[in-house]
Amino acid sequence: MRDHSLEKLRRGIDALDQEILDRLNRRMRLVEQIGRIKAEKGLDTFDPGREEAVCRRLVEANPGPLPAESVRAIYREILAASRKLQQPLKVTFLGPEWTYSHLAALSVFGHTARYVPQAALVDVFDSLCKGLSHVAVVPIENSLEGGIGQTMDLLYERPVRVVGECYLEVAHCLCSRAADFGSIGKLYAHPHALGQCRKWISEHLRHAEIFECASTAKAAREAAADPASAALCNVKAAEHYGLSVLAERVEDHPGNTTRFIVLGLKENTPTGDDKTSILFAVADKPGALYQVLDVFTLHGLNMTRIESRPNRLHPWQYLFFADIGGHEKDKHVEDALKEAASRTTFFKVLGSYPRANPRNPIRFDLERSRFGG
Ligand SMILES: C=C(O[C@@H]1C=C(C(=O)O)C=C[C@H]1O)C(=O)O
Repeated sequence: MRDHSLEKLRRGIDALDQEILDRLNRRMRLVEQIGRIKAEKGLDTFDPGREEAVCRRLVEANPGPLPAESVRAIYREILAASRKLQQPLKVTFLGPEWTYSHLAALSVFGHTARYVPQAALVDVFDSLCKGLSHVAVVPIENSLEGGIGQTMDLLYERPVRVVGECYLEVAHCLCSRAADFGSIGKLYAHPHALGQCRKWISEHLRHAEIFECASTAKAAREAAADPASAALCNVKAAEHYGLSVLAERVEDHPGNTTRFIVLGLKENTPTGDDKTSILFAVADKPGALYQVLDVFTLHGLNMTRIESRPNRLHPWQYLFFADIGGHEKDKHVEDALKEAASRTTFFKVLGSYPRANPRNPIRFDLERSRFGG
C-alpha cells in the first residue's frame, strides 16, 4: 500500500532541495563576482578570517535541530566549492596521502581543494614560499609530546605567516597485513606516534624491532610491503595501503590531540576572536624574559602558550614561541607588541588568526571515516 504521508513529506523535501540548490547557485554567482574583483586587485582567493566569520555567524544564528558541527561540516564544503570557482586552492602538507596532516587539511579546506603532499616538512615550507601552493598545513604541538621542533625551526627560518589553526584528535591504530600480533616482528612508526603509544607497545609488542618513519602514512606504506610487520597510523591510511586494523586507539592517553597551523604568505583580517603567534629572543641578563612577559600582563593579554627552542644559529641561546589573545591589528595588541619588541633582541610576529577551541577538537570517526566534533 502506498504511504501518502511519506510521499507528501518527500515532495516537501524535493521542493526544499531545489530551493537550496537555486540559492547555492545564487551564492556562487556572488562568489564569482568577488573572484573577479580579487583578480583585478591582485588579492588572495582564500580569506580565512572572512570564512571563519561566515561560519561563526551561522553557528550563532542556527535555531536547530541541525547541530552546530553539521553547520560547520556543510559550510566546509560550500566554502571549498566557492573557492574552487574563483581559483582551485592548492594545499600542501607532509605526505604521503592520509597522514594526520592530510586529515587536518581536509578538515579545514574540504574535499574539493587540490592537495599536494610533500616528502618532508621542509618541502612543505618550500612549496609555499616558492608560490607552488597557496597554503600549507603543518603540526605545531601535540598534547602529549609538546612542540614539533622542526616546524618551530622552519617558522624561524622562512618568511611564512600563520593564518589559521585547528585541533585534531589523534587516534592511532595498530595496522598490519598479518592476522594477529603473534607474527609481528617489526613495527614502523613516526617517532611522535611511538612517544604517544609507548606504554601500549611495551605491553603488547615488546619484542618487535622498531623502525622510525618520516610520517605515519609512510609507516603504513612500509607495513604494506612486509606481512611480518605492523604500523602505527590512522584508519584512513590503513584503508588506503590495504592494512587491517588489529587494535584501535592504542595511544596511552585518551584525548591525544595535535594542534595544526595553516600557513600562508599574507596577513589575515581580524574576526573579533583571534590569537597572535610571536617569536622572540631576549638578552642574556637577569629578568630579560620577565620584562617581555610583563608587557602582556600590563596590557591584560592572555598568553596561551610559551615554549623555548634552542637557537640553531647561536648555540646556548634560546628562541621563545608564544601565543597571545587578540589580533595584531587590534589597537591594544599592536601597542603591546611594539612595547614587547623593544625589550627583545629579536622579535617576529608569526601571524594573527581565528582562535580554535582546543577542548572541541576535530574528531575523525574510526567507524565511519568521517569528521565530527
Ligand atoms: C567569496 C570569497 O572568497 C572565498 C570564499 C568565501 C565564501 O565562500 O564565503 C569566503 C572567503 C574566501 O576564502 C570572499 O572573499 O568573500
